[in-house]
Amino acid sequence: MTVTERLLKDTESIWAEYHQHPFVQGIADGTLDKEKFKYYMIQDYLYLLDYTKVFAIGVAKAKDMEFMKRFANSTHAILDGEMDIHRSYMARLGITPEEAEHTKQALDNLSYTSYMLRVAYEEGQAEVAASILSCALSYEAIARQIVAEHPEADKHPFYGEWVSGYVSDSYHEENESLVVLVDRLAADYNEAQLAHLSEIFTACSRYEKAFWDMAWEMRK
Ligand SMILES: Cc1ncc(C[n+]2csc(CCO)c2C)c(N)n1
Repeated sequence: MTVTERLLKDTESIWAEYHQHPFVQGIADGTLDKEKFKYYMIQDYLYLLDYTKVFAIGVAKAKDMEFMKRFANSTHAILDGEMDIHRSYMARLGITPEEAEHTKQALDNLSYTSYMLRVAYEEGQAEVAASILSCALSYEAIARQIVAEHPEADKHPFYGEWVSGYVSDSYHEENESLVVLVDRLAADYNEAQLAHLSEIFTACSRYEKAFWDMAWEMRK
């Protein structure tokens, strides 16, 4: 079993909950209340700004050129790639970037990003990579399951863009390279170090679930 396979196995039951989540189901069948989606988009925009900083700290801590390049490229890919989806939805929903940046981060969001930033400041390369892995992989898994169960979901006039962004080949390739990186960085880890990686990956997987709950309830 590879390191990533173990991390995924340890969090199977948490990941199963993503697919059942009413927010995810609402995107899948196109019935999600747009007010909830608008709330989510603003919170996710704020999340991504902090998430980009996690990569930037990763760059500063890199001991390895490949890791440094991968993380440096990701900062750009998030700010100008993933966030394009957000800017496009925000324009359609009439939200300006200034308005989003002046919104307060909800507590679940703040806790999640604060946790990742702590891992980034305190720990090593493999741990930083593990902290972002569940975020990156879970969205691909969610979007792929949506399309498997609702083959027209990526063509929905409103939610289709969200779905198609996360089932794209380029996103899959980026995730594959992250998996290879985590597996390589932790290749000679002992059981205690692997258990710690799993702890980080599990915490982030739980935070992902909390993020969906937060969006569904539009928590402050
Ligand atoms: C709460 C939350 N979790 C995960 C993602 C997904 N995501 C964030 S950055 C990125 C691309 C590079 O890893 C992806 C797929 C999100 N948007 N919001």
